[in-house]
Amino acid sequence: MKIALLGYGKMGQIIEKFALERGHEVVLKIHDQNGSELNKRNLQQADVAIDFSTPDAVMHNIYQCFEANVPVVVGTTGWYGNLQAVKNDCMSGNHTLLWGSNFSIGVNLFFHVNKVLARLMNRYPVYDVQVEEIHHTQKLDSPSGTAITIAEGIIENLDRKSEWVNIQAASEDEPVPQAGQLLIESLRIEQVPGTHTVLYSSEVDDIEFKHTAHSRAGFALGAVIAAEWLQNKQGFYSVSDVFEFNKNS
Ligand SMILES: NC(=O)C1=CN([C@@H]2O[C@H](COP(=O)(O)OP(=O)(O)OC[C@H]3O[C@@H](n4cnc5c(N)ncnc54)[C@H](O)[C@@H]3O)[C@@H](O)[C@H]2O)C=CC1
Ligand SMILES: O=C(O)C1=N[C@H](C(=O)O)C[C@H](O)C1
Repeated sequence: MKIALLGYGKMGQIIEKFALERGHEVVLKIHDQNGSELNKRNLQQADVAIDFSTPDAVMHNIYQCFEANVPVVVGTTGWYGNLQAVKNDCMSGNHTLLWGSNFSIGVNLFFHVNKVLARLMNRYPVYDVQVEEIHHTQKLDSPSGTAITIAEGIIENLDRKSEWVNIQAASEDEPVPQAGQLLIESLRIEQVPGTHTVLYSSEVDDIEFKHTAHSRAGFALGAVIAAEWLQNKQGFYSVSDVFEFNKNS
């Protein structure tokens, strides 16, 4: 496949490495210094675009891909308030987009088991639940996209939670979650690629369900696999369509 990389930072560069190893070609690399090269003619050199850019850039990039009619895999986080509008435009314009808050197979397994565990916890109201995410200090968005997907998986399946609220760890004057609110605590520590924990706590014990990324390799490989999966497809997809854990369990 010929790939356009929209965003050539920490993730874009590792994605390039996996893409080349798997026999693909990178025909376009867009970053903050060459944004004017993101045009219809250049994009149409590619079979697929992979966007790991910034929350500010991603919407423009998505609509450039729609305009050029080039399928796009979106790994960038921090834009999910626009997800429904993008889905509508994708479907009505017969475009192709696949998005995911986290492309690693481990986290996608985690997403699935998180939902099963949340459903089970309806029977055990003695447990309260919260989500914690830890990332490197350059991260622009908070909470992480992965933490939002985890929280939504809990809210869909656990009757006693109906919305999430975010606090920055160690900050003062943050709201204490009310009944029905699921707390997502965000912590920023140098060099951490991404750690997510779901914590169920009762009077007598804690149950911790945790995913720790050791590097960005899992995210990057998953994004290339998703781009391969998207070949010859049309429509609006998420990474859960690629891994399909829901089908047989
Ligand atoms: N879904 C997933 O599995 C993962 C998602 N991410 C998300 O991917 C995004 C990128 O992460 P990193 O590579 O760590 O960030 P980074 O800051 O290292 O790289 C961002 C890149 O975007 C470029 N950029 C800035 N403006 C741009 C524009 N207008 N068009 C294209 N590129 C532009 C920057 O020059 C830089 O090359 C973040 O939103 C992050 O949360 C990160 C890891 C995994
Ligand atoms: O910014 C990051 O680094 C990451 N972002 C994604 C997120 O917001 O969940 C995925 C991963 O945790 C790394």
